[in-house]
Amino acid sequence: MTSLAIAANGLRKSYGDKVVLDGIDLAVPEGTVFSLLGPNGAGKTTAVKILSTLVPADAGDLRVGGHDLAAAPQAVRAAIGVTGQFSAVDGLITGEENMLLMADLHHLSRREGRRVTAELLERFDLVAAARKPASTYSGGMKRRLDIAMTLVGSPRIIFLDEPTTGLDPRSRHTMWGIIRELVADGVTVFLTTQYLEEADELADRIAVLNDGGIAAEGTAEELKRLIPGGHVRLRFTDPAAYREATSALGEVTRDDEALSLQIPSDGSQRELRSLLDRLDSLGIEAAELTVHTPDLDDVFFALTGGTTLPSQPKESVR
Ligand SMILES: Nc1ncnc2c1ncn2[C@@H]1O[C@H](COP(=O)(O)OP(=O)(O)OP(=O)(O)O)[C@@H](O)[C@H]1O
Repeated sequence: MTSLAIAANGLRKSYGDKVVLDGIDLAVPEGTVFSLLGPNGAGKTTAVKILSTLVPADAGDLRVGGHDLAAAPQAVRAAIGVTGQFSAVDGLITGEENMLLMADLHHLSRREGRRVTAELLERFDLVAAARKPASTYSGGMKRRLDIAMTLVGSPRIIFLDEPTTGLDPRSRHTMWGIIRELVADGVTVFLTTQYLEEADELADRIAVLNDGGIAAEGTAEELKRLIPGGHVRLRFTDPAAYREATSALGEVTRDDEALSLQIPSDGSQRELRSLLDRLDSLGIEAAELTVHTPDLDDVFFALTGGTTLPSQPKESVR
């Protein structure tokens, strides 16, 4: 059996009479990426703060790095690193000075501190900017410095609270590369993110937090299978063909302006063939056919009750 880097049973937290976490269970095996998703205010940051000892839980049996959070918070702190919305970067001093300060906090010798700092600045592509004040860094550079500072203490478990929020696509991909490297080194990553694509890319397991509880948990594929939502979309250029298809196909969702129809379908070859045969036998020709399979966005909206309107469904042409 793999041991768990993070294990929470019955984690509860309220602020006043607002229950934020209503007895949730989490299990993160060592060396894996676990992603906690949820709408704004669902309690993701609260979970990170509790598991990283910054805020006490009201109840729950919580173990991080094999240590009991209530009984041995110091041991937990020694095993973990936290970066995220509450960045530790000091803008007034240089990137290198930030790193050396971190090395001091971890009681590394001067020599060892310099060695680790040089190595990490190199690894995170910050050598050229090392002697400049961190306040002059771009968002992506600050995040890289923040993670580099976290790694000074060689933590085995890292909490990343929305590590790529506000980063451009290139910096986001760089960050994904960094996270993958950490995991390849055996580090466990607990990731919160607003980007479902990010969880899909990186996470071994995903939990969706909603209304104080875990609405669903599993691999991205397992979550996608939980909900219906697969359909075929037919788009027409000829209004007559559109009308004919609408009346012939029965159970469809119409978009009269776009002259397009959505037909529920699992996207299988059998169902597609039967639809195409049907259209052929009626002599109806669609201008375009696209197959839509549920993605994590669909899962998220289905599980979190849709206070936000879904964005346009992503479609793949097959
Ligand atoms: N110190 C606090 N005092 C009172 N309420 C708080 C405190 N910290 C968080 N909350 C409340 O707890 C709830 C969960 O907040 P949290 O920041 O954990 O959510 P989140 O899922 O991380 O949201 P976001 O995606 O917006 O960052 C929110 O309703 C928030 O207002």
